[in-house]
Amino acid sequence: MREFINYDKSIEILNKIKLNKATTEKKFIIDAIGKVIANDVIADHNSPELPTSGMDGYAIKFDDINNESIKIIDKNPAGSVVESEVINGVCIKTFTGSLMPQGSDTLVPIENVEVFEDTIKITKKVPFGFATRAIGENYAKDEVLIKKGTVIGFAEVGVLASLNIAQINVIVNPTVAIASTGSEILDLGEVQTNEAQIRSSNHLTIEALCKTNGANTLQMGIVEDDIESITNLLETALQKADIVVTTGGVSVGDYDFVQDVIKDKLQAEVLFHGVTIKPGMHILVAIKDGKTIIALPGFAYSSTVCAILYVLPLIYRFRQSNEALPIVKARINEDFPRKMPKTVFTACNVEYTNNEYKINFDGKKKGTSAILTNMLESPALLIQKEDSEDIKKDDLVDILLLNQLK
Ligand SMILES: Nc1nc2c(c(=O)[nH]1)N[C@H]1C(S)=C(S)[C@@H](COP(=O)(O)OP(=O)(O)OC[C@H]3O[C@@H](n4cnc5c(N)ncnc54)[C@H](O)[C@@H]3O)O[C@H]1N2
Ligand code: MOO
Repeated sequence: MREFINYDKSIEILNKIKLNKATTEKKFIIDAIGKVIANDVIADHNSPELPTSGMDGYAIKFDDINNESIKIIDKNPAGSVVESEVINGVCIKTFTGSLMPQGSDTLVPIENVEVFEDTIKITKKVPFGFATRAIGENYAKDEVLIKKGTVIGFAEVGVLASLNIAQINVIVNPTVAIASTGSEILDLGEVQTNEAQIRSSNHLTIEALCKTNGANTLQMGIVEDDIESITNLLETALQKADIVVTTGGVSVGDYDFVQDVIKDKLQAEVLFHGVTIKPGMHILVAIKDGKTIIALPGFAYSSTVCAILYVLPLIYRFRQSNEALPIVKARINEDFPRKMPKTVFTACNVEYTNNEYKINFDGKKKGTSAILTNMLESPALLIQKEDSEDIKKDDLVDILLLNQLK
């Protein structure tokens, strides 16, 4: 009889798996999008380096704000350094992005003045320092702007470009090999020869999840439920990938060979086989040659939920990133009694209104763990911990936001 462990224990074990040292590679900043930066990025200068105009107008000394007229002595286009200086009684026409001329401290926008040949009259006053960007307004020299472990997105690309950094060191993404086992399952396009066959979704669902969450993927396709095919599959996958994910063949049926191959043929170190969760109770996690094997149950909803709970956090750890599963609080719209002594993950709909997440179960189908369509539209997973109380309507509950996983 297998020993089932609880969810928290299984995650604790997963988090202790020793991973090979991450390697880094140099990437052009645009090619680094979605990758994890390996070093802190520190500003080597102030931005802006000198006080800079934030509007088109006239640079003056604030002392002169009440003057009847101020003489225009020069023009100061962006990108050039004006020689002349602002002293009392004079101003310099200055544009958005131009350095503030020497001696000036305030910018009066063109909308706030009337121009008479070479003088201005201020028709609407501004406070001291108006529309002048201080030194270091955007960032200051020596400020840590991007911390290592950050996933590169548009804002990071922009900040790196402003620092004149074209290439950065990023962590090489782990490779995840994926295969589905089962003699009844067909790959895309494969011809159906009898009514008992079904189309495999798991290998592609999991590839999609891994790809959008920071892994390189190696699609191994469909493998027959026999010892030899599964052994070949796992041996090949273990040579090429950091993590090997299979679906099917881990419960108690006569043809559930994945577990036999992992345990007996490969003699892998089984960390656990069986967790008190719903769905996915038969999940098996093992280590072979320093690689992690995650064998998931065959049902589509089970394997998807377990890939989210166990494969994604392992990918995040490989990437040494600050990523985590998006678990937030939400208000539930109905009573939800605890039905079994397990941690249960139930698909629900989520929306964000009036400053909080709200969940409901409208249109969600009830049945076995085969129902993947419950994850369409705006889905989340309600998390009911093994030792939790019955949930009551309007309680705040934990949910995992599926749409944020892409
Ligand atoms: N007597 C018992 N029967 C079952 C138990 C149990 O404890 N005692 N556990 C049930 C639970 S819970 C699950 S989950 C499944 C897990 O079984 P396996 O991991 O061995 O998966 P299979 O039997 O191979 O398949 C289950 C189900 O999923 C369909 N499937 C398989 N592969 C795919 C795929 N790639 N894409 C889509 N659908 C797939 C398959 O046709 C089966 O319907 O065992 C229960 N039984
Ligand atoms: O473990 Mo199964 O995935 O509960 O249906």
